[in-house]
Amino acid sequence: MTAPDAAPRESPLLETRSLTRILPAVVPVTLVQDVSLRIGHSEFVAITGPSGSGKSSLLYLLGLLDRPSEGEIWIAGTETDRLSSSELAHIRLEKIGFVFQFHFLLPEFTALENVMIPMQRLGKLPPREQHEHAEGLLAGLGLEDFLNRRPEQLSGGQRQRVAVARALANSPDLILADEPTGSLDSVATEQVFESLQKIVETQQTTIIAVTHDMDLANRMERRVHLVDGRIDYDRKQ
Ligand SMILES: Nc1ncnc2c1ncn2[C@@H]1O[C@H](COP(=O)(O)OP(=O)(O)OP(=O)(O)O)[C@@H](O)[C@H]1O
Repeated sequence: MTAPDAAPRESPLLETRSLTRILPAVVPVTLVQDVSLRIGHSEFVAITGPSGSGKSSLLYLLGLLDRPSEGEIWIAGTETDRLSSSELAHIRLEKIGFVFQFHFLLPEFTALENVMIPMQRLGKLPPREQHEHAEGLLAGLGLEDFLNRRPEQLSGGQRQRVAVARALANSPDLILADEPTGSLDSVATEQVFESLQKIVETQQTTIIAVTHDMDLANRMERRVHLVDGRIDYDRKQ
């Protein structure tokens, strides 16, 4: 008999089981092979590996932007394989924030408006609260004096911090970042990295970041190293 107070085994935030992605072609291309990972809340994980080792492909799978050929992706205990594209889009909007190497901010909108866009799409907060939340997120990233600037009026590091604020807009459990500092100089890299670190420390958010920057990778808590689409090692550091 099970003890009545036995705690149920908690689902990890993200779990993959034997994830494989093969591009069908005359000669099929294996992007990701047999990747099994369990990632919890408040983790800061680097994905590293040589060029072409499948880092971005894995991140796209984890972000439900691409579908696996084989294997499973579980998000907060939900298996995603049988979900419709609109259900996947909803999970992405509500639970996952994305930061890419290039900020992809909308040029005609201000920093504040860019950060409000995901909140408008989700539609959970009334407009006044969206505005206040966006202001708070930008202030938290040191951008309180730049709320009404458009992307072209900001430095590269400031733009990328606006992109981080936008990724945080709907309070996601998970942020996926593909080379978030790849286009930045060393000062801006440090600012963006410290912003990410603060998010992991002060919120329950998990960040998984692809990076070529070994100094940054070594400062993250866990490193998943890929070679030829497979996990070469996965270690806490
Ligand atoms: N659409 C595609 N068609 C053919 N091959 C592809 C395609 N997309 C990716 N690949 C190949 O799949 C492999 C993995 O690519 P991916 O971009 O995931 O690697 P990566 O580790 O992120 O590389 P990098 O560090 O250079 O960005 C590479 O060999 C790449 O050339």
